[in-house]
Order: sequence, then structure tokens, then C-alpha cells
Amino acid sequence: MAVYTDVSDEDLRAFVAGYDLGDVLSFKGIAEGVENSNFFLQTTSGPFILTLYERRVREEDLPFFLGLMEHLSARGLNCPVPVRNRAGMALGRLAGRPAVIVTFLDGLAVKRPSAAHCRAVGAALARLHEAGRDFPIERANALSLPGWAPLFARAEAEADRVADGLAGRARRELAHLADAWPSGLPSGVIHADLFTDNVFFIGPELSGLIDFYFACTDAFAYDLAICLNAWCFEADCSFNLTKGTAMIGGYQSVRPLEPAEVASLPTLCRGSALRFMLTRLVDWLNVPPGALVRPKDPLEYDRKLAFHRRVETAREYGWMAR
Ligand SMILES: Nc1ncnc2c1ncn2[C@@H]1O[C@H](COP(=O)(O)OP(=O)(O)O)[C@@H](O)[C@H]1O
Ligand SMILES: N[C@@H](CCOP(=O)(O)O)C(=O)O
Repeated sequence: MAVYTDVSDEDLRAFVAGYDLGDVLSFKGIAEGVENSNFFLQTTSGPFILTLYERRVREEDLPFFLGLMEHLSARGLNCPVPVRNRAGMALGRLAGRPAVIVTFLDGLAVKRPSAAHCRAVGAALARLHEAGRDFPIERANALSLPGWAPLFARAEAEADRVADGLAGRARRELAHLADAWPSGLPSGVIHADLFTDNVFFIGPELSGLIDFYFACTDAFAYDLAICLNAWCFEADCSFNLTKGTAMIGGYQSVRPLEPAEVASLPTLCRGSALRFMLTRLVDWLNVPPGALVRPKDPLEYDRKLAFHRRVETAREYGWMAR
């Protein structure tokens, strides 16, 4: 359960009184999430989500995240939108943290995605990329190639305590990616964390996307690689080509990939796998005392990385430039 910061009833009521949301009916911490403290807030106006921004979120990035949700929603993408208080402000402060109330999205995350889910996610990702094209703010990806070595440095000394040889594998991967990382690919706003817990479905239909707090400006194909890693592997970390093909097909039904993007996918998948292995490793080794959080397994991404190392080209995956 990701609740790093407690909120007293008194503070909550005073905070909500600044909005036109009526009275608080119930308020409880949410048993999912890793990054921020999230609460389900029911008022006489309906359900909302209250988020207190924690450790990785820099306050200067909040206008990007909040503006992006408003921008995407205005272009027809179903995502939460920040609620403004009576002073017209979306961003407030609660329990010493930056805090925002956003609209509640109906739907459920899928635990075991099918190829049809993967296709729908691919299409939604491409729609997000298209809808973000005219978003006026840029935000560099702090968790791309230049960010990985400093991240690794925070975990290197203890990595082999988590798995034999992990430090060496990460070191070699960093060196490989420093040489092989592509540049000049089509870029724009990417979600950068579109995992299964951040996509909602109602029945078979994709109903909405949440959690834009890693969103940034980077290569569109890198976002697709993040999704391939998150959605198209089975529990035993074997890659499911049917799901991967469905996801890429869904993406291309909205935004055709350029040949250079297809050719770069294997490297982007390696980079994305290393990125999530490293953030999970750092989190695994640094759970804040008293935090209610279930850190995610870094070794899942070590295994995905091992798969990608064995498969070198888009042709070997069965991904052909179309
Ligand atoms: N707008 C929303 N509507 C409905 N549920 C939400 C919404 N935002 C967050 N949640 C719930 O809260 C959980 C954690 O949110 P998330 O943004 O993924 O947190 P974190 O950024 O801390 O990882 C989600 O898995 C979902 O269950
Ligand atoms: N998706 C990341 C962790 C970030 O958590 P989220 O709840 O914001 O998706 C991972 O799986 O490592």
C-alpha cells in the first residue's frame, strides 16, 4: 500500500473546504501504487483521488503533469483531470506535501492481459502520442540513459546481495547501451510508465489511462518498448510474441512506426528493462521506515533483460519494418 504521508481528519477537512466539492463522506489510503501517497476521497459531490506527491516527483515538474492531463483530456483521451479549488488553483499543499485532487476514473486494471488488451493498449498509447503533439511544455526524461548510471551507483554496492552477479550484469548493460542507444527518433510527450496498473478497462473496452507522473518528452518508440516489457511477458518471464505483435499492430493502427523505430525497438526494450530494474532495485534497498508500500521485484526486469540480450534484432522478434 503506498501511503508515505499520513493525513489527519482535521487537515483533510480544512483542505477540502477550499474546493466546491461538498462535505467529506469517506477517505482512505489506496492499496496500490508505489510512487506517491494516494487516497480515495468520497464527498457529497462524488468520488475523487487525492494525491500527495512524494520523493521522485519534483515540484517544478507539477505544472507539466497537471497541464498534460488537462491537455490530453481536452483532446478526448480519458484520463484524470485536476480539480481546481475556489481560488482557481489545481496544486495545493497538505500534510507538508504538494497535493492535488483529481477526478475519479471508472474501470479496473487487468491482472492477466490478453492479446486483445495488448492491442488496445498499443492503440491508446499511439493516441496519447498524437494528442500530446501540440502540448507546449517540454520535460526531459530524467530516467533515460544519462540517469541510469547515477541510479546504479546508488545500488551497486548492494546489488549482489539481491541476486548473484546482478551488479556485473547491470554494469555491462550500461556500457552496451551507452554505445547502442539510438538518437533522432520521432519524439514528443510519452507516458513512460504505462504498466497494467495504469490502464483501466470496463469489460473488454479500454476505458482510461492514469498516473502521468513519469510523463516526459522522449522517443515515442521508447514508450512502446516500456509497454512491450510491461504487458507482453508471461509470469515466467517468457516473451509472448502474439501479444507483442498485437500491441505493435494496435499502435500502428493509429500511428505507423518508421523503419528506424522498428529497428531500434530491441535496444529500446533493453534500455527500458534496465531502467525499471534499476528503479526497482533502488526502491527495494531503500524502503522508507514506516512506509506502507510493497516494493516491486527488480529481478523480474533482470530476467526480461536477459531475454532481450539473447534477441538482437527486430527480425528475430518477428517485428518487421512495415
Ligand atoms: N483517477 C483515478 N481514478 C481511479 N483510481 C485511481 C485514480 N488514480 C489513482 N487511482 C488508484 O490509485 C492507485 C495508485 O495510483 P497511481 O497513480 O498508480 O500511484 P503511484 O503514482 O503512487 O504509483 C491506482 O492503481 C488506482 O487503483
Ligand atoms: N511501474 C513501475 C513503478 C511505478 O509504479 P506505478 O504504480 O506508478 O506504476 C514498476 O513497475 O517498476
